[in-house]
Amino acid sequence: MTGSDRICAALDFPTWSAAEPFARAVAPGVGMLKVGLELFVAEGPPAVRAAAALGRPVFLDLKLHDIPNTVEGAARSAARSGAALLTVHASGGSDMVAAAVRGAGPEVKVLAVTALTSLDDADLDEIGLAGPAESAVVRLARLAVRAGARGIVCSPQEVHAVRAAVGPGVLLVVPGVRPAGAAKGDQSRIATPSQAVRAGADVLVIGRPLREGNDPAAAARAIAESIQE
Ligand SMILES: O=c1ccn([C@@H]2O[C@H](COP(=O)(O)O)[C@@H](O)[C@H]2O)c(=O)[nH]1
Repeated sequence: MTGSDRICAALDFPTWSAAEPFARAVAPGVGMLKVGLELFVAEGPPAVRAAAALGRPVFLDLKLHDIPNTVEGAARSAARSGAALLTVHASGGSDMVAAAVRGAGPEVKVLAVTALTSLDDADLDEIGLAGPAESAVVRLARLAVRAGARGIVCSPQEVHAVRAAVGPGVLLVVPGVRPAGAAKGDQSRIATPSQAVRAGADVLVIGRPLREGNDPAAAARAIAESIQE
């Protein structure tokens, strides 16, 4: 896998017309494009199709979390949009993750989000996940993989422990990635791209560090070079 294949660019924009110039600029230098809540709520499945038309697999990051029957239906609908990957929250439980996998069908990889990378230990304590983030993340990752998830979303700080817990066949997708000197923003559990890859990440989800400069293609190239093995 090349460095650029490992980068997933987050299209966190309010409309497709705002996202399109960025998406066109970065698509040749990344392995995947991510449509998240902001763009999907505004534009729906046409945003997934428009992103897919740029020739990269689309990761639909909806972080579904509801009763199993509802999540199964939502995953079925998401699969019709042409997304290649779809997220659900592992904390929805085994039955919910299994329902998402059924709904998504064989063509769409369901990834389970363990603990949002914006949460620090105090936040996790507040929501009842006391202890180091790593214990909760590994527990949720195991649960999700047993329920059929084909990938796990975790921070770069837990990726090594998650890999050890779930083995080599599970896709580890890692947001909370910040090149040295980049602003942290609302992310808490972060590391640099090369630290994340060395710890075992397969795919790095990167948004603001690509979007906030004036040359997103050059920013993607610099990150790709920093993780080229
Ligand atoms: O735990 C999670 C799960 C998903 N995300 C998403 O990744 C990107 C990160 O964007 P940055 O601008 O690089 O912080 C964003 O789309 C999130 O929705 C996450 O950050 N953490």
